[in-house]
Amino acid sequence: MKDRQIVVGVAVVRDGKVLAALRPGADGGWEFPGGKVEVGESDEEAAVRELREELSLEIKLGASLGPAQPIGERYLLRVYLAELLAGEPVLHEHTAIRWLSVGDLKHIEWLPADRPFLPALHRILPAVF
Ligand SMILES: Nc1nc2c([nH]c(=O)n2[C@H]2C[C@H](O)[C@@H](COP(=O)(O)OP(=O)(O)OP(=O)(O)O)O2)c(=O)[nH]1
Repeated sequence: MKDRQIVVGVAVVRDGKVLAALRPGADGGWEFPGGKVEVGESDEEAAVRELREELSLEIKLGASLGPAQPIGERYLLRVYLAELLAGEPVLHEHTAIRWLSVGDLKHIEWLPADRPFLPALHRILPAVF
């Protein structure tokens, strides 16, 4: 797995709810906003850049939500909690967003690589930010 490119997903939390975003297209689905970590970037730098580009949000990255998960054969997904510092989401790439409470987490169709992170989020969400 050493040659896989890292993708960071960002679980932005506000008022006990987490932001999920709908990726359009044939292989689309609900995901944590974020994207590929470029050469020379830290996970946090990539997360901050992607959240600005995709949703016009300013975030502070927090704890990891668990071990990285493979996405197909080329990528590895890491998901982190994040605090929302400023902004209201503006959809530059996604077709919809939802702020989900714990009870809503299982009611949307997450991309497969995201699903292993949901139990940790379920445990943590009521206690953060
Ligand atoms: N951002 C994000 N991508 C995810 C998640 N789950 C998942 O399987 N993916 C997949 C979808 C894409 O194939 C890939 C991420 O690519 P991306 O299109 O977001 O990356 P990027 O913004 O850097 O895009 P690009 O410049 O390469 O076009 O990872 C997730 O929770 N967040």
